[in-house]
Amino acid sequence: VEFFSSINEMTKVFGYEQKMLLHMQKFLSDNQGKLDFLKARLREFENERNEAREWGPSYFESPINKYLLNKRLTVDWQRVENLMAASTGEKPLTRLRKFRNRETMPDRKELEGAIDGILRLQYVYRLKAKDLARGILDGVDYSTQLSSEHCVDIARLALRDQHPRLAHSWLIEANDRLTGGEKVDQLKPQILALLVQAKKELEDFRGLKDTYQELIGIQSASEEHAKNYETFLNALGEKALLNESKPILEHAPIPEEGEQVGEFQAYSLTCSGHWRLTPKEQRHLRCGYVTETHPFLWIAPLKAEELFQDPLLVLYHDVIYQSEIDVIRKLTKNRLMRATITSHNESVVSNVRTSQFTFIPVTAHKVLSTIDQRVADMTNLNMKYAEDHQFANYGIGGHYGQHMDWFYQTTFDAGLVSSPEMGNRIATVLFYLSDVAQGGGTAFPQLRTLLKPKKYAAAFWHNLHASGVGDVRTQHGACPIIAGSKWVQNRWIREIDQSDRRPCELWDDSLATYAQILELNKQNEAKAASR
Ligand SMILES: O=C(O)CCC(=O)C(=O)O
Ligand SMILES: [Fe+2]
Repeated sequence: VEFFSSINEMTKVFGYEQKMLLHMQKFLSDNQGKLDFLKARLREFENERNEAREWGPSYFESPINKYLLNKRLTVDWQRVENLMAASTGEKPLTRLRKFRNRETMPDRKELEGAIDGILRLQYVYRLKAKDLARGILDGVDYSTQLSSEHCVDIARLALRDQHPRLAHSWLIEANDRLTGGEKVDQLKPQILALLVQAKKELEDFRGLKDTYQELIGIQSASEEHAKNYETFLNALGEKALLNESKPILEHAPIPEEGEQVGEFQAYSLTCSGHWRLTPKEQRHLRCGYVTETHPFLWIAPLKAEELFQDPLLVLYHDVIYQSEIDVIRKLTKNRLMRATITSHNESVVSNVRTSQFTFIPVTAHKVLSTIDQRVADMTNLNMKYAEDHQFANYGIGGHYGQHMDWFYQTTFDAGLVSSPEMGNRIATVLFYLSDVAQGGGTAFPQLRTLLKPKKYAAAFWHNLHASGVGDVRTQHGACPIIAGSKWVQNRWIREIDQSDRRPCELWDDSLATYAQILELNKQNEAKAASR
């Protein structure tokens, strides 16, 4: 069970820990009683022996004293021996173990998952280790402090997962947080050894040499480091001194216009708001009431906000009600499981998607079919061929990296698509069932658009080009949650039987590049302006 993917589980194990503390208290008081008894005997025996020493050999002439010595060496010492041998506190220990072995108890993998979550927040939102260590999350102060040792743990994982910049920032913080005590001797060489590794990866040669020297200067550092240092110097020779050390930045600079950017980086830049549409690009986006699709909407029009035109991305406001959300919360209770992703040939749990989810068929409750009627009005699509309602909950650090909702042919071929006869996912409607305190937006990197979760709202977009080919521009992801939790509902509408609703166009717009489409938009705009 993975507790870091949901607040629910965390609350539960937090309750268990309360009981674990009680067992620990019991263990302590049992052992304290034993130690107190032993201490009292120790003092008693010492006193009797001191008295004997004062007397000298004549002490043993007294039959009383002879008796006392015998009594001590037989009965009293036996008692001491027995008590020392007894495993005191076994009962609380057994009880404690039971809690620790519970299925919901986090294990090492979960600890790594939690650190992974911190690093993701740091990377995506370009946060500083210094602030994180002080409990400041994107400007909000939670005043939790991390120790030097915690920072070393985080740095170690960052290094392992190829984030030398982040590792470096945590090591500097770990070093700043070293404050006297026996931990320094233990932590300092660890910090320096990891720093050497981070700087090596960042190719900061001069900084590396200084760190090496400091490392081998410490008594407690091992011979191994000295040997590594020698190898390093031999390998680099003069180069080590020639290379200027660059200041190590905690985050790579924001890429310039036109620079090559990785997909996760693009998603991150959209999540953090560094990539967004210019006011000029947003100018032609419209807001208004939709009344065309269904007669009912003449009476109760939908509030629609256009976020992008091609591909169309719309946010509908106030399209789900609290009473419906209440029903959904009841329907999904105790049904959430860790989310998986469908890669090309299997369905797997992955760090790319850290949330919990469940599917519920529309027949499970009347509220779900009411929602579907609304979705039909919002999308002008036929809801006959849609997947089961999916509900998902993201906890702190939870996210879903960039992806497309439509399936690749390979996924169909591998038999991983449910009801493949219904075709691909023509459209998505994503309901926000909660607000999110911090972070947790839905990012569309190719559209440079970030949707902030807004309770009762729903996003709508087409996943496929009119020709039926998957539209890569619809790539999107759920940004990591900084604080709070997030509930969403997905309606995935399939392709089959929509032809009267969304006529197939002969021109395959999927063959156009994004730049070409933007150019086409510009031309259309110019045409409209001159009209
Ligand atoms: O939670 C979100 O904002 C997006 C979720 C999503 O993209 C999905 O579940 O496919
Ligand atoms: Fe999605």
